[in-house]
Amino acid sequence: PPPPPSLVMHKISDPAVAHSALVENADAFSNRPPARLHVALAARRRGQRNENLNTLAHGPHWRALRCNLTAETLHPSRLACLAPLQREAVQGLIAALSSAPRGSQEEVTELHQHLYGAMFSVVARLCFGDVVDEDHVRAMRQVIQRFQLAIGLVKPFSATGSVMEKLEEWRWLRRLFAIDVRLKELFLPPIEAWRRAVRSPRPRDDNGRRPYVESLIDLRVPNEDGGRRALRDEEMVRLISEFLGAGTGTVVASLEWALAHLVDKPEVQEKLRGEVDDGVVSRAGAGMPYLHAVVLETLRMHPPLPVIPRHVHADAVGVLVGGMAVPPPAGDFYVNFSAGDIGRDNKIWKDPDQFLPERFLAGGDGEGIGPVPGPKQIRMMPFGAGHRFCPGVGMAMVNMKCFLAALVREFEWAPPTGTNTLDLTELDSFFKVMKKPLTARVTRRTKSI
Ligand code: HEM
Repeated sequence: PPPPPSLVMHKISDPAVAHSALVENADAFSNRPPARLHVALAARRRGQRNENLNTLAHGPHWRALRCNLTAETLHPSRLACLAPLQREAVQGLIAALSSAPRGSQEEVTELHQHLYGAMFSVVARLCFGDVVDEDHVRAMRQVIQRFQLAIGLVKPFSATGSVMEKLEEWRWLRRLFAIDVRLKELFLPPIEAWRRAVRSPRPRDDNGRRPYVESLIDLRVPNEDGGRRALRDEEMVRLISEFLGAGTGTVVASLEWALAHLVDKPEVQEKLRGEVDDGVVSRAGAGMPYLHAVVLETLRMHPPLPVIPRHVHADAVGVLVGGMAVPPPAGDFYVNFSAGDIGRDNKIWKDPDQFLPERFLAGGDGEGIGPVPGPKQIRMMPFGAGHRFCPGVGMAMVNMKCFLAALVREFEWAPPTGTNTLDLTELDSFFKVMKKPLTARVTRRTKSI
């Protein structure tokens, strides 16, 4: 058998090499390194792996899951159903952020938690419909946040770990196993409730929404013997955890960064307010071009997933020539394509460390650039590129814009009392979040949304 892949993680920051690999040679660059948690869990369960979309190997099983998610839940026609959920969540968020009368100032701490709670309620209802009550949703949110925190503590691959490192890894896995038990406790009852409902005449909700869980119950994936099979309970728990976690954590991290830059640059905030006071939020740039530009600029500077990992087969190594700092090993190996470095590459971007949304407007160095790279070049890739690019890009953009527009329309944002500058240092965790979570002074405007 071929030797196992080298465990060293190589890094690629050259946009031309990333384009050549992820876009021009997408078939050869569509596998990820194995997820350590799934491997460890499988070892406990006599080898049965329950993967999610992100960790599955590129192939028919992955394709079935990805088509299902894209067509049934994230398709633009389905996203129109989000509006009432977003409206409710935004109203709850505004009430939670401020109880002061209009026109008076208030200090908002724990902004991240408020944003997370509101965004999670949208994503959870898209996933389960309205069958889970508020307490259940809160419990789900807490366990998903614990899961993301724990995953963020994983250390890089180490082939020759010391005893201390092995002990640390064992503790980390033990913590994740406990979270895994809790995920099942919380997710299996609503999955079962939907299964029962699906067997009886279909419960359609009035808004035409089809919860993700329902599509997973109906789905048949390719079987090992060439047939088709339903998903196992544990696979569904994995996929739902992924949906809730990816759909919330990334968007909330980006929203917090966007608000931090608006606090830091009052002139950008004012310009944005001028636009959102009158416009209507849309998925693409039309309607509110400056809002679109603010979101893109945030994602360029702070892609919440700054590295995009791939498993590279030995025969595809030629594609990476010139992009690797050290010579590649002889067999298969792993690579991180750096969305973080590419977004701040000074050969592509003028003043890359400056927050300048105008660059995405006519005449700017980002004019015409969208959230996902086109076929010709990569200039930023916060949602990845190639076959595995993020299927949630549409939902992410519309949720970010809707929340940001409402928060800027309803409040004026300023640095916390006693400070004039914000600490914009990044923390390396599962998602790239602010090292010092954003606290701000908000003034509820006299004009209401
Ligand atoms: C600001 C928001 C978001 C960002 C920046 C983001 C970023 C990413 C990135 C960089 C990848 C890896 C892409 C690659 O390997 O080429 C990814 C994959 C993925 N994302 Fe997102 N994401 C966001 C929101 C969402 C949302 C809202 C969902 C769905 C609810 C979602 C679901 C997924 C899934 C399922 C994958 C795995 C896709 C696959 O392997 O085929 N993401 N995302």
